[in-house]
Amino acid sequence: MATHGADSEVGQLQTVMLHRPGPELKRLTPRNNDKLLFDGIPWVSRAQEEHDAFAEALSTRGVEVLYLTDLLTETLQSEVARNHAITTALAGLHLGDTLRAYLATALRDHSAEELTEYLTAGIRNDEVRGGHGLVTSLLAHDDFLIDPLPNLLFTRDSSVWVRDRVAVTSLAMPARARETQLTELIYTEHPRFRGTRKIHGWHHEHVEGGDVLLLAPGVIAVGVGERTTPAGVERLARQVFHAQLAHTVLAVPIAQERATMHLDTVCTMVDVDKIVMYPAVADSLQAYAVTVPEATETEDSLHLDVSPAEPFLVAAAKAMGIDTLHQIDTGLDPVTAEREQWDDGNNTLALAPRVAVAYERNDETNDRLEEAGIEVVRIAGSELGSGRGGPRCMSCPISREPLPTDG
Ligand SMILES: NC(=O)NCCC[C@H](N)C(=O)O
Repeated sequence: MATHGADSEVGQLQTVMLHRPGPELKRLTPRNNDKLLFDGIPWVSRAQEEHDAFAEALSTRGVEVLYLTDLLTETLQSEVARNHAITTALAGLHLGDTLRAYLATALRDHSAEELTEYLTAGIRNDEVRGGHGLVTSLLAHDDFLIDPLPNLLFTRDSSVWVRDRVAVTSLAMPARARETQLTELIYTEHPRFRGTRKIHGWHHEHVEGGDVLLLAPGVIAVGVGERTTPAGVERLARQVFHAQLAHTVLAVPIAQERATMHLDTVCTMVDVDKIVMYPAVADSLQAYAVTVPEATETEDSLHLDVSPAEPFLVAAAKAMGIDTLHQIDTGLDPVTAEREQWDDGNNTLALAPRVAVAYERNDETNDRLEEAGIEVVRIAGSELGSGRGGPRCMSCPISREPLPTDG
C-alpha cells in the first residue's frame, strides 16, 4: 500500500485527486442549476480545456494527478464494489420497488466504465427503456432516477486527509449528498487505498472538506456555517483528538451565505505563516480553540476544552506556535475585493510553501500575492468558476510532504 496523507496546506504536493468535468455537467439546465448549486450553465468543452490545463500545471510541477472517475472505474472491477455502488445509488425512496429492481438488474449488465458514467451523470426517467410501471409513468420525463453529480468537480469537499487518515465527509446540500458514497467506496475498495484508516463518514454530522484547513501539523481550522454544522465540528474534533491527529481544532464561525459557503472561500494558506484572506471578514473572523486536557478510552468520553472566542489570526498563530500569521488581502479596494472573493481569489491551492495555483482573472489579488513573495501559477477558470469554486475546491490532496521541522 502506498503511503498517503497530509499534515499541512502547504507541504510539497505529491498526489492529488481531481475530477475532470464530464457528462454530468451536461445535465445542468436553467431550471435545475440553482438546485444543483451552479450559478450558470457551463460550456462543457471549454471547462474541460480549462481543467486539463489545471491538471497539466500540476503534473508539470511533479504532482501525481489521480482522476476520481479512473479510481472509481478501477474500484468497480470488483463484484463487491459494484453491488455496493448499485445498491446505494438506488436507495432513494423516490424509485419504488419495481423500478429499483429493474435498474439494479440493468446496471449489473454494464461495464465498469459505463457504470461510472451512470453513477456520476445520473439517469433520467426518459432514458430508461424498460421497467415501465407506475413510478416511471407518473414521474416527469426529465426527472432523475439517479441524480447527476456536477459538483464532483470540487473534490475538496467529499473527502479530506488528516495525516494518514482520510475523513469521508458528510455533505450538507442534498444535491451533493451522494458524492460521498463514491469517495467512501474508492477509499474502501480500491487496491491503492486498501487498509487506509478512515474517520468521519457520510452517516455523521455535516462536515465539508472546504471548511477544513490544516493550518500546521496538529492544528486544524474548521469553518462552521452554511455547510459544516456546530455538531459536525465537534464530531470531527473528537475523532482527530482520539486518533492523535491534532492537538488543537479551531472552530471558526462564517456567515451562512453562498459567497462564504466554506472557510476556504475566505482564506487559504500560501506559506507556513501566510494566509490570503478576504479583508471584509478578516477583522471580524473569530475562532474558538478546542483542545483536550487528557486522553480517554473512547472518543465519546473525551472532555473538550473550549477557549473563549478570539480573533482568528491571533488564535491561529497561538495554536501554530508562531508570532504572527501574516495576512495577504484579496483585492485592493473593497469593491475589487468583493468581486475577487466571489471569483475565488482566496481559493488558492498551495503546491509548496510560497507556490500557489490561482485563477488568472483575479489580477489584484494575484499581484498582492506576488508582492508578498508568493509564486502564482495562474490558470483560466471562466467556465470552471460557474460552479463557484477555485483551485483549492477542485483538488483533494492525497499526499503532501511533511513540512521540514525548521519551517
Ligand atoms: N470548497 C469549496 O468552496 N467548494 C466549492 C463548492 C461549490 C459547489 N457548487 C457547492 O455549492 O457546493
